[in-house]
Amino acid sequence: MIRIEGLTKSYGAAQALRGVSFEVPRGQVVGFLGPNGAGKSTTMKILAGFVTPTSGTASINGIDVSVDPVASRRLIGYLPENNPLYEEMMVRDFLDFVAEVRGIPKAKRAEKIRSAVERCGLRAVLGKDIHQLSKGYRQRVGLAQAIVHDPDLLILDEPTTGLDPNQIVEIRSLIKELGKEKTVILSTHILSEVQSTCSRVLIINDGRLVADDAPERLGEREGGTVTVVLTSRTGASLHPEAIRSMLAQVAGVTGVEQAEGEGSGTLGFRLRYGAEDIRRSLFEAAVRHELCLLEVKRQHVSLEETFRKLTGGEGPRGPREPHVPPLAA
Ligand SMILES: Nc1ncnc2c1ncn2[C@@H]1O[C@H](COP(=O)(O)OP(=O)(O)OP(=O)(O)O)[C@@H](O)[C@H]1O
Repeated sequence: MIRIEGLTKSYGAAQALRGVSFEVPRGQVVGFLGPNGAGKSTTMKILAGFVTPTSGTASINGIDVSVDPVASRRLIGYLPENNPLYEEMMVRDFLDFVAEVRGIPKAKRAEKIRSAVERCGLRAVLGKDIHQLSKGYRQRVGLAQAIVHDPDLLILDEPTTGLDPNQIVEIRSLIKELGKEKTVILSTHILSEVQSTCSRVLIINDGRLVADDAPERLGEREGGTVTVVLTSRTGASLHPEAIRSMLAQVAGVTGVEQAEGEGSGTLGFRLRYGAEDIRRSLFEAAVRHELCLLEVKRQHVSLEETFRKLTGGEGPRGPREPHVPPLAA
């Protein structure tokens, strides 16, 4: 549905995009994640046909957005950052106006608007002026204007920014509903939003794509820790230093530190690992050394820590302590 190839964009001396390429098949809900100034809005504006790229191409259903912006805009619904609306208009009149601008024939307009109003839960506020609405309802109006012409693709730029927690939950569930029928690409600073709403996450940093995976697989790829509690199978006494160096040699282990055991005759260790799953090698090593593993607990690096690692420092909501404790190697 979306194909982006080698996209670059310069605003004078500022280079917003430095060669971004990705594809999105029909039906996916994709989260576009990145720190401030990473290039998320620029990519979305190019897709929506509001900004022309410096080089590279963006196409929707095979239509190049720079070559035929009128045709490509018909396929998309766009909710820009900050959701600009005509404040003085009544919700009903605003949607009618958008439907007309979108070229929906008069005979079909009422039905299309009714459908958008139902899906976005706007019936109760149709007679209100937009400036009278809460932020949550304004965002619903923004979504309704984006879907009124029933586009295949929704481009939503930070759709939940500025909303209170209840409104965030409402808008997210609305996006999830819309995602059942439409391809959605949404940008956000909120990691939990990606985890709860999206089947795929693209992380952009400094104008470059640095990750593209399912949210749950991103953490796996970065590794994590395995905590083990072990004891001797033969009743022999355990030597912590000897066991620590044995564990350090297990394939895929990148660090070992001693942790809590489980009472006398047991020892605990925390192992750090990278991309490789170390559990099989760990069991084999335990058998070879006549050890019994009483507990094996694996914890992936969190999406938040992956984000920090890939984007060089702070989490999207400011600095936080790393999720995985440091290990004395
Ligand atoms: N119209 C413009 N003129 C000059 N520079 C711009 C313009 N729009 C964006 N930029 C710059 O391009 C870079 C990417 O901006 P963009 O808005 O795409 O980032 P973003 O990831 O959406 O950030 P945010 O999360 O803060 O909205 C930034 O350095 C920004 O300052």
